[in-house]
Amino acid sequence: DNAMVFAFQKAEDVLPYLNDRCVYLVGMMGSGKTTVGKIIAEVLGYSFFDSDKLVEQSVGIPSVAEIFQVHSEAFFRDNESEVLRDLSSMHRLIVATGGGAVIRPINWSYMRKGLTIWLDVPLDALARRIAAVGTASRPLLHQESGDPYAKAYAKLTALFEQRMDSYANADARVSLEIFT
Ligand SMILES: Nc1ncnc2c1ncn2[C@@H]1O[C@H](COP(=O)(O)OP(=O)(O)O)[C@@H](O)[C@H]1O
Ligand SMILES: O=C(O)C1=C[C@@H](OP(=O)(O)O)[C@@H](O)[C@H](O)C1
Ligand SMILES: [Mg+2]
Repeated sequence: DNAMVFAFQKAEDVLPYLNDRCVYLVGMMGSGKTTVGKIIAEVLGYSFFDSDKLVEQSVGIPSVAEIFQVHSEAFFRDNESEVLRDLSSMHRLIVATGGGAVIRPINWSYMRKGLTIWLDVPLDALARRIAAVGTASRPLLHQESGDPYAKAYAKLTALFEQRMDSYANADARVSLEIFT
């Protein structure tokens, strides 16, 4: 399908297809949007932006976790939408979105100007990755004590249940199962 074509074509074949449009990576926490986005940007010669980082800069608070704590998730979501709106008027960007960006329909009106790609990774792999790096930077998964894998897996399962239909709105889906 579209996704595999995109993943395996050479940069010089992909660039005319993109025609300067932005690429938005969507998917659950830990799916690799930030990591993979930087690589794709490098390969295509596009600029890379992470919407979480842009929200931190515009709010003036250096971490998403602290923004959730000092303000609220709703405040973070409002700023996330503003960041996506501002990016949507630009060209030749790879944008790593936050895992929850897909839940607001207004964000799709911005992302639809470009190509949206869902990085679809099994929940057990997500929980394993997140437990390995710790949950401190991901407020929705953070916990003071207990088994980080079990807690992350349970919370990711609940979030995926709410979000899977939204992720499926993406133009393309890349299943990263084989790489985990
Ligand atoms: N394709 C991959 N295979 C294995 N580990 C990965 C892969 N992509 C990302 N990771 C690891 O998973 C963790 C989360 O990646 P990150 O890019 O921050 O995800 P996201 O931005 O989607 O939340 C990081 O520790 C990263 O090194
Ligand atoms: O899934 C989510 O709701 C969130 C994902 C995070 O980004 P990553 O997907 O890059 O971890 C960040 O935006 C915030 O902690 C909320
Ligand atoms: Mg990220």
